[in-house]
Amino acid sequence: MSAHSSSADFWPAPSASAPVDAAVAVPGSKSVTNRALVLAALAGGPGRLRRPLRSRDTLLMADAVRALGASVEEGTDSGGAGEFWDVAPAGLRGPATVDVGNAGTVMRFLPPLAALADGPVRFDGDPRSYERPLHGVIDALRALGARIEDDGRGRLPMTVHGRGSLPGGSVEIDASSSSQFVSALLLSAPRFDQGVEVRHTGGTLPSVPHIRMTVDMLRAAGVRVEAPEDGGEADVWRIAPGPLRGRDLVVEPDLSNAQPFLAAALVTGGRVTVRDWPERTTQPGDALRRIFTEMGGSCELGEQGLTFTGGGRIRGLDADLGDVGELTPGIAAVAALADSESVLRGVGHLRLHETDRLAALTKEINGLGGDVTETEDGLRIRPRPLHGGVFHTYDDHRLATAGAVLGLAVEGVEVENIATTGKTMPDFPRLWADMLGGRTAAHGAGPGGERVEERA
Ligand SMILES: O=C(O)C1=C[C@@H](OP(=O)(O)O)[C@@H](O)[C@H](O)C1
Ligand SMILES: C=C(OP(=O)(O)O)C(=O)O
Repeated sequence: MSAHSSSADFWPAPSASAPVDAAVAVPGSKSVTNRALVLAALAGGPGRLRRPLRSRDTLLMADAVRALGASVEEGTDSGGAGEFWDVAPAGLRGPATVDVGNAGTVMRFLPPLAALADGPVRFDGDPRSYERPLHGVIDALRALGARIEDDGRGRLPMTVHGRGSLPGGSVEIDASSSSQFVSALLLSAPRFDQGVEVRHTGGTLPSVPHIRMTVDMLRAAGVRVEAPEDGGEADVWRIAPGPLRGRDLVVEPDLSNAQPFLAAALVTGGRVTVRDWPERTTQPGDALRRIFTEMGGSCELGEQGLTFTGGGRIRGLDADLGDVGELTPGIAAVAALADSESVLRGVGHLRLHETDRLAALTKEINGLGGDVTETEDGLRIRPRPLHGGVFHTYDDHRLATAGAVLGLAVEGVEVENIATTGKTMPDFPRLWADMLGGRTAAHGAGPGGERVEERA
């Protein structure tokens, strides 16, 4: 857990006096947007991202691919279809500097691209980025022929000395601390001379759906991929060298950022529709349909999107969340309000995320009167009556949204530095207020008795 944010602002988390009833349009997926930017920068022709996520992590990625020579131009569709980003790839070049902020996707996905540039690329970021593991990417790139200068610890800051091409070939990595090591190597591999064969050799691999997302998006760009899920060898991926197609794609809503809104339906016994929920997706957030149903609600995927209805009672959860680690803070918040104990397993690697999420959740939920203990690979959460207080967020967007969920049910919760949601959802406070306002919309009248329009 890193030091508290210096930002001393506290956001009074609104409590819900009645069940929520609202429809929400959540912004685009961080994981899809940042993969699409990387693939577009490597492509043989122009690409368009429609409804990209515009947040700190994705703006850092857009700036990073610009620094390496691609152009990314923002535009708005006059027909009302929303924002788009046009990406024109160009020869990858150095010298350049990349600010990774605290974005795992930028610090892991960009070094392989930098190895293909024709000059040095310096990587730096937030203090926390120095603590997050990068050795899997650094060691693998060296084994594949890259020259990288770091401080010998396999962490940031570092310089990748690109030579215009990379031999590629076979490599073994231990990606048990982050699936992003695997995704990083696969994304740029079509442009390595020999492509790549990546073999994961360590403990359990986390966030496997995110690797499937990488494979899916590579295939959609015309790349030949062999992956374990197609009957291939377990924990081995092969990418054939070859050109990538520039694509015109619509970015799905971020289903992990839909989590607090769905949680609001569960916690208040209300109903929330998340618009444009994809019928088929590799996003781990899709698992919320199953997880939150198990915790006490029901959901229906229809033309309007996914409607989740809370059942009025929240059950504890005993589950391995290794595949869906980024959902853990939101699940922990709901679990603290349940009527039975929860055991969340398989998420030891969360200690290396934006902050040590297991320590942060334990300390902050307990600070409100909860009873959370850390286990070796997760959390044990025994529900207790909670009281108000400050919920610290450690520059972690998912801590901030977890605090907001708790605040719905507990009077007097103040979330420190709510602006930290800007890492992936800058509009969170407005979307949250709109959702709570939506309750009156469903009843047909606003606070003063006036008619309130249902939002589109
Ligand atoms: O590839 C991706 O887009 C991501 C992979 C996961 O990382 P880890 O495997 O490090 O957990 C996830 O937690 C992160 O939010 C996004
Ligand atoms: C772990 C996360 O982010 P990052 O991409 O920085 O790893 C997250 O968004 O929950």
